[in-house]
Amino acid sequence: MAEVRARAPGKIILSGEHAVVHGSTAVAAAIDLCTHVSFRLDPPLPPENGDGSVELELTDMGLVFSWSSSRLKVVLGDGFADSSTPVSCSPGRIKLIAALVEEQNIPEAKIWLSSGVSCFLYLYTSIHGYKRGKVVVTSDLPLGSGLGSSASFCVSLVGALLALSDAMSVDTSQTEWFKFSKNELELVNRWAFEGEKIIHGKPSGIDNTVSTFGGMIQFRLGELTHIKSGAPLRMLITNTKVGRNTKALVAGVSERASRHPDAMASVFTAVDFISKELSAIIQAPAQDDISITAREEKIEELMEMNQGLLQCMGVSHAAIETVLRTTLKYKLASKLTGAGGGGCVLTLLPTYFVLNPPLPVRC
Ligand SMILES: Nc1ncnc2c1ncn2[C@@H]1O[C@H](COP(=O)(O)OP(=O)(O)O)[C@@H](O)[C@H]1O
Ligand SMILES: C[C@@](O)(CCOP(=O)(O)O)CC(=O)O
Ligand SMILES: [Mg+2]
Repeated sequence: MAEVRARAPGKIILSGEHAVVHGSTAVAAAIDLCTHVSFRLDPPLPPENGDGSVELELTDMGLVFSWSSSRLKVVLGDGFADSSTPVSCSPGRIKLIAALVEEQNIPEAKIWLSSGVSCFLYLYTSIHGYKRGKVVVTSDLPLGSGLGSSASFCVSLVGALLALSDAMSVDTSQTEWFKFSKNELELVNRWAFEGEKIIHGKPSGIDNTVSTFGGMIQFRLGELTHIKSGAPLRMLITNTKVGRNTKALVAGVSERASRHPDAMASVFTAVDFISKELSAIIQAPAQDDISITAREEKIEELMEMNQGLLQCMGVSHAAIETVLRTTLKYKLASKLTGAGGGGCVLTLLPTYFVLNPPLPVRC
């Protein structure tokens, strides 16, 4: 028996969500809230004891799923991928996996978890076939709120699965956190992207990339550039607690783009410029009070412009607008983060505000 634990962070998107799916630049940063996965791979049973099972426990939800290895083999057949070569889940396989998930009778109130469970089955069987084992997942992140829980689920799951696969040589006797090499991280990222496709439909790859590599990144068409902030940047995250689904919102923007191709192309181009400018301002060093204030004012303006364009894309929500109006009473700029339609809102907390917080304002 071998056992590992892995964790991967969620993220905020400072600029460029949705437009990044259509080729624009975006800027994102990892946050200190993670998904945690533990994975135990069990040795094969003697033939007289049956063939064991693959188990998934979602501790926070109080749910446990189990599939016998023989059932998985009957439904999914013999062929599965080589763990060192990520491949996309074919539409046929998605259907077979969805049937296996349906057999688990997920309670109606938690049916939105089905895509995560399908993603688990795809990644597990692709990397470990039908070997018996158990995965336990917990998360610090609110699910479906724009903080990238889906990507951090995929990255931490793939990290744990690959650590006990032929693709990697991790010493499981050590108790310290083990850091993957750059090549290993790239493999984790590619598999996690395949998982995100099952959850998001058409992800840009920014969420799994920032969750895999951490820090702050500028991202466009799969290309990442690590960036460093020239001065501290403080963001308040407000969760509207309005539930939504990234897959539906991403599809909605694509439909709007196909109805109004020229107008939406201009929106995406404007976002591209905003993200590039934001990235340059974030990286520029700022030492004195004047340069810090000027920098923060530019960032606020770019956030407001990005929010306006997200409204053009049709992904804001009344609850998001309420947060925008409330923070504006304190002269603070905000924008939605992630897919929108509810979920979380980012507010820049400028240095003057942090040093001299104003008296409370009635909402
Ligand atoms: N810890 C988890 N366990 C199981 N599924 C998860 C977990 N975290 C995320 N997911 C899957 O990801 C979906 C949420 O992803 P998404 O709509 O992209 O929102 P976000 O990534 O912003 O949280 C959930 O509905 C679920 O299918
Ligand atoms: C809307 C999008 O730009 C970000 C989605 O983030 P989240 O799943 O809402 O955390 C989609 C993507 O880039 O894949
Ligand atoms: Mg997501």
